[in-house]
Amino acid sequence: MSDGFQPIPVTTDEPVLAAADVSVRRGSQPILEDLSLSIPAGSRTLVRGPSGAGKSTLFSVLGLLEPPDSGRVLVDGTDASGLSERQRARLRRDAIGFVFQDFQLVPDLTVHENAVLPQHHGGDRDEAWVDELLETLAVADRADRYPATLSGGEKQRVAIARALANRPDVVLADEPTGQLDPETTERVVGLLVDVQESAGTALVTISHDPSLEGLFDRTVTLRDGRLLEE
Ligand SMILES: Nc1ncnc2c1ncn2[C@@H]1O[C@H](COP(=O)(O)OP(=O)(O)OP(=O)(O)O)[C@@H](O)[C@H]1O
Repeated sequence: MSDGFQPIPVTTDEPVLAAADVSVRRGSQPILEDLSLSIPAGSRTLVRGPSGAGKSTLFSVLGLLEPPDSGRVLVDGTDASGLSERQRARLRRDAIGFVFQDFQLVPDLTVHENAVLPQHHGGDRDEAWVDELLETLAVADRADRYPATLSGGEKQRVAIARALANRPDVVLADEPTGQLDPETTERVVGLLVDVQESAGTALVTISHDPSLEGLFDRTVTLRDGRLLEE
């Protein structure tokens, strides 16, 4: 393979999340082609790629938000393609945390109410864990405020707390710093990595931002529908 890229080797580790020969088309256009990826427990993976490469599509497929046209997505060894919509939603809720570029906080809930939301949807109640997350992410003093009164960096830190509220096996973050300035980006990603490490969860982050690379165990690039390891 040219330009320093190598195909990603198949790993024998127990992955918390795996895509096996996944393909997605939009009309006649192939977006992901026989893509395979294995996310070991507790690991940190950065996914890069040019605009339109299919990064958000990959995020949806890995997060069980959208089924692939072919291939399999396995979460904790469970093949999601064999599940009903309800079972898939439960697996998603229990095993995966999401962080979005636009935060997606609920405007009429407070910071604390937003952060505990995944636990209200059937997860185990553990308010002390949520309080600890808000503390670590330095937004505990904002607990009773509403999202509209927070800065972008604060909103994203609340969204990170929410993503970890159910102690998921893996957190998926799609351009989590896309709306933040460089200084805030550094702080937010530093804290994201801190809580990811202390929770022992795996982290998959999709980002254009080259400044993040040093914080990840590996960087993979989406190109021509396939992932290549740098
Ligand atoms: N619902 C859709 N219908 C048709 N085409 C789509 C749809 N969603 C995405 N696409 C196309 O699929 C391709 C991949 O889109 P995707 O959003 O996954 O890329 P991306 O790498 O996340 O891009 P960016 O970095 O610009 O956000 C693009 O060519 C896009 O136009």
